[in-house]
Amino acid sequence: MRDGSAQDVLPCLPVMLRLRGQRCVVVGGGAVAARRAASLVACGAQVVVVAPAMDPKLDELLIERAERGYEAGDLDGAFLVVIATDNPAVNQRVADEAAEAGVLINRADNAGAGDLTVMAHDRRGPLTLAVDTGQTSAAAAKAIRAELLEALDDDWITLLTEARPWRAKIQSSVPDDSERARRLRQLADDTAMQTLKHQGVSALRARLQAVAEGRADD
Ligand SMILES: C[C@@]1(CC(=O)O)c2cc3[nH]c(cc4nc(cc5[nH]c(cc(n2)[C@H]1CCC(=O)O)[C@@](C)(CC(=O)O)[C@@H]5CCC(=O)O)C(CC(=O)O)=C4CCC(=O)O)c(CCC(=O)O)c3CC(=O)O
Ligand SMILES: NC(=O)C1=CN([C@@H]2O[C@H](COP(=O)(O)OP(=O)(O)OC[C@H]3O[C@@H](n4cnc5c(N)ncnc54)[C@H](O)[C@@H]3O)[C@@H](O)[C@H]2O)C=CC1
Repeated sequence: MRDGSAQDVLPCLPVMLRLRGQRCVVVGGGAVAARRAASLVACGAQVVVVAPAMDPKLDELLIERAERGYEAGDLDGAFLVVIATDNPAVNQRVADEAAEAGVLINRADNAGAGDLTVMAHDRRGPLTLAVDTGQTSAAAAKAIRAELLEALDDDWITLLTEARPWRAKIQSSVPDDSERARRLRQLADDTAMQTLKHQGVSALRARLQAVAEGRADD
């Protein structure tokens, strides 16, 4: 039962949602709705915002707008709904209809009663850093995210960016499971990192090519 309390003692599974082309409905058009809509658009979702009044920040986004109150049927075909109006009765009605239709729920007014939380996050190349405080403090999540980003060794970003194209090549060209696993591990292992740090990015590229071709033994 998603009542906002039972889940509080249970951990949540952190996941990465692939939203390209998925219909995501945002009910409400205030500051919270604008923030979540921007995050959804950034992931390639097809975003519909339903609200009688829209925050000007929504003007900057590629979204479909329904400038009116929520109506039955608004969730048809939706993968996810963000519930972010300032009217508790409307929020509850949308949550009930979403649960009935099996639509994933993010609730601004009562996160624990929904299916998912949007974490404080930032991206650097292929890397995503995300922080959740278990509904304790969005402000703390934001501050911790900034601290982690500050502490992050930028060489990880270079390493991941350089390693990324080789991954698919190894996946498709090495049929043996353990040899494939060995090469995939070598793509971002300590030797790769030390090569980058001490010999630079050209040496890393040479190392990664050797790894992909099975010419790197250590
Ligand atoms: C549970 C959760 C909702 C969920 O996603 O399910 C939630 C809840 C609440 N937020 C509140 C306030 C604000 N939140 C933000 C910003 C963000 N809030 C986000 C996430 C979450 N917020 C989830 C918690 C994650 C966790 O538990 O760690 C981020 C990460 C993602 C996003 O919102 O898109 C985004 C950071 C963006 C970044 O990283 O830059 C700002 C603006 C700012 O700080 O700039 C304000 C103040 C201004 C304002 O009111 O807007 C309040 C108090 C309401 C009140 O009573 O006044 C509650 C309710 C409560 O704390 O109980
Ligand atoms: N999770 C979070 O980060 C935060 C959550 N909150 C919660 O989220 C709610 C929304 O916060 P804000 O965006 O700041 O509110 P806001 O007051 O700026 O916006 C409320 C929006 O709801 C719309 N709305 C009202 N009735 C509607 C209906 N029947 N159908 C569709 N839309 C309707 C309004 O037109 C307006 O666009 C707050 O009431 C609070 O419960 C508030 C601050 C932060």
